[in-house]
Amino acid sequence: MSDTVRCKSMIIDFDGVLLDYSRQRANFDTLNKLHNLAKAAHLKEKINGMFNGERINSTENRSVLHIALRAPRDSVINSDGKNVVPDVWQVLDKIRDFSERVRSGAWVGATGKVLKDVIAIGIGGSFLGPLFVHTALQKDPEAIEFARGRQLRFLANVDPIDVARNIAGLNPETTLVVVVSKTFTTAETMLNARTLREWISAALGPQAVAKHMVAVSTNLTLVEKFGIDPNNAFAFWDWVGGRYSVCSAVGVLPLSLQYGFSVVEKFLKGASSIDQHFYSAPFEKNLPVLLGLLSIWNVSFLGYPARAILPYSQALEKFAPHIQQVSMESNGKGVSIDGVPLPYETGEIDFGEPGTNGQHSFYQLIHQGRVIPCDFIGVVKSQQPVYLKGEMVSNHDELMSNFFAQPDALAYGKTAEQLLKENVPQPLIPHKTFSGNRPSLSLLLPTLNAYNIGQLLAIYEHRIAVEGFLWGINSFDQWGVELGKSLATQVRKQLHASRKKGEPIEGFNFSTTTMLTRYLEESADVPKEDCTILPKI
Ligand SMILES: O=P(O)(O)OC[C@H]1O[C@H](O)[C@H](O)[C@@H](O)[C@@H]1O
Repeated sequence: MSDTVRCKSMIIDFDGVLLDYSRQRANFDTLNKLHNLAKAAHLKEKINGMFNGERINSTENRSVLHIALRAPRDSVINSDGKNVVPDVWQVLDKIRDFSERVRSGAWVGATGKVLKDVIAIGIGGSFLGPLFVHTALQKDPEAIEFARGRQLRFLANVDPIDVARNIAGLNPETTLVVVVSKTFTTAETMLNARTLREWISAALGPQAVAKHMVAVSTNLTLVEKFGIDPNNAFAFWDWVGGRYSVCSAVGVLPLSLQYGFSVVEKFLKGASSIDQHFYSAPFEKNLPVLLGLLSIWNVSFLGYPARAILPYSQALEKFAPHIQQVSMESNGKGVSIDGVPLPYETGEIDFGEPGTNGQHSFYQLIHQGRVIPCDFIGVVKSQQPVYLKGEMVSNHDELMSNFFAQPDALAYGKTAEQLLKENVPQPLIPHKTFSGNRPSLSLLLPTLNAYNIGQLLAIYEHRIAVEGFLWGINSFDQWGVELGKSLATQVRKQLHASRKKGEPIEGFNFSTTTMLTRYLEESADVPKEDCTILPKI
């Protein structure tokens, strides 16, 4: 069979997105086997279970319905026999209304000024997805028009430097703070929220908080306890996992404040288009399913544990960090969904940077060192085309020349014979040889507007779910993040006791005691009394 026939069968076109997986180390036989594996793992039934609102997140007894967040208004998606779509749209309508009031100046701050700047406080799933979409939209011509005169910033890290970075140059009078936390208990987010509450009340008085702080959460009781008016809280539901929440108020509120609801609605529509495709397309033509199967092939059968996410678009610079959470928090598990230790490893080590930057950094290892399957993501039409008179190609064509060249460099490599023909000196030949046969796949998007960004997000979300379904794990819990949090509670108590009451360090091992001792000794000059000090910026 000719290679063209093989390649043709490995190119899929759906709703403007072109996937070419012909450079994977897979042939028809491999694909057949992977489809058989999908059958054996009941992949179709598991996908249906997700769409039907079954409680597939069994360790938390929750359904997994982020697809409902972007479902058309008239669709029906049930959780426990109740259609959740009207609830979703009630919140979306509330966001549309609120964001329009803020943007038009109908809702103003405590001193009557328009709130043109937004700081979204949140971490993990309450941060990475919205940051990715914001970064992707920031240079989109349509989104730019809607964002004129406005700023959106993200405060995630509990490091006070991140507070300083966020408030630098902003005036509390014109700033709206959105506290985003599914649980409203996350230590970092709550401390940052208390810090910015202080920043606002120190400048404008405590009564200003009601005008300058709103919240997104599933825990509306805690939102109210914090002092935010429940009318200014935007709900979501426990059937939305944190890392799958960018299409809920978590992303939609800050993004609508910045770009207007109409732009964000297009993003939801793009994601919804992929949802329909994922649910109904035959597996042979199903983008997320094929991508998931190939990931399993690479990780579990070929033994390549990492994946490089390489968007040839600077606008997608926060895509890899977002996918790191979606993928690694979902699939980095040690037991099956039934709690049985797994005889194989799950999850992928995801990393990435936009091309061409990555080419000048870690591509050396990918070309001649370890085998890392690569996702090349390209865009046909640049958000910001640049043409220079006298140049051979446009700046975007220059970028894309690399997008097209790199997969072939990985696939074909360069042999000693070729190098000899080029008169490369013998001692250099081993150094200049490229083994080739290194797998990659290419995704080509027509443009990078809100709709395409939604498509890209949903393709990866579902791909990762497919992998989890095939590995037989629960991709929707994250117990592995808990232990470190509880140990930090013990350290926090110790730091308080030692600093305020001079109590000795107790209950830690030798190494931690040594480190803590040094830390306390060298920072003995911090204020002893209870006081408030905000960054001097
Ligand atoms: O939205 P929150 O409840 O504040 O949670 C924020 C993040 O914290 C946790 O540690 C989880 O690992 C993440 O999945 C979650 O997105």
